[in-house]
Amino acid sequence: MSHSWGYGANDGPDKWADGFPVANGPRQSPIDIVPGAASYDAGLKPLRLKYDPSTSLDILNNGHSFQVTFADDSDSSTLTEGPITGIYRLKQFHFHWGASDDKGSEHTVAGKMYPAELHLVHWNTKYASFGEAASKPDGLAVVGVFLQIGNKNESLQKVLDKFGTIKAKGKQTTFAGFDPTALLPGSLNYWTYEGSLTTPPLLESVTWIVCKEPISVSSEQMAKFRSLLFSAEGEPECCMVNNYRPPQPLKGRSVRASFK
Ligand SMILES: CCCCNCC(=O)NCCc1ccc(S(N)(=O)=O)cc1
Ligand SMILES: [Zn+2]
Repeated sequence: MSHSWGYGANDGPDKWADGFPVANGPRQSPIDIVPGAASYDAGLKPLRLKYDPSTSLDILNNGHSFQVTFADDSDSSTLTEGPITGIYRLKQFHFHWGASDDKGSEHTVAGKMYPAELHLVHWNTKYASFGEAASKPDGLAVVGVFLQIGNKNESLQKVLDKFGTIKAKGKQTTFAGFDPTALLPGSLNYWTYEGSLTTPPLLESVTWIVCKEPISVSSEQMAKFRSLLFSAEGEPECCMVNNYRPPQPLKGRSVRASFK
């Protein structure tokens, strides 16, 4: 089991603890964010995201989501400030989404699910690589952005236009010159808490930074997300939908807000 997990009845989130016991650990993600219970921390700095579009490399269907991968051999695309210390490099971004517009995000806000959630994954340059950082309590920082149904998102469309070439698991194609700054909301007000990867290996190494303001996505664009496949070419087709883990127990953790 430990290397074949998914989101189905037989291999989904309720089964992950079989192969990954940390699934029941003290700092698992995602969580339900309750705004009234979050504590405003005046010491939290604004997020400082500096992305260089020339570091975007390719777009890949990895069988769980699709991801855009970045060159991370220099400090060209970084996250600094916010709740973190030091420099974290952008490694990749990916999404989680539902089979319908009423579900799909991993984090929820007072129980509200959004149709999708963007994750921008960064690793702490005090460590030698993403792989090494992923096993450290301060190794990763993921910026989460909710998507809500509204106007067509032209920046997102550039990503969706590549879906024809990465429909099946394992398909990959070049994706150069993309600036993920275009996927950020106008306000970078955020909640932050200590958590984990939301997929196996579920490592408890993530400082989560969840933006309060969502970005827009049209219903037609959401339908395009759902045209991707979990399955590889030659396998029975299985639509890539509901690739989200539900909220996990807070277990005494505090959630801080960067805004009043
Ligand atoms: C092929 C070798 C890969 C080694 N990769 C090993 C590994 O740790 N991968 C984890 C990748 C991952 C998973 C979940 C998130 S999320 N949803 O929490 O943002 C972010 C990143
Ligand atoms: Zn994710």
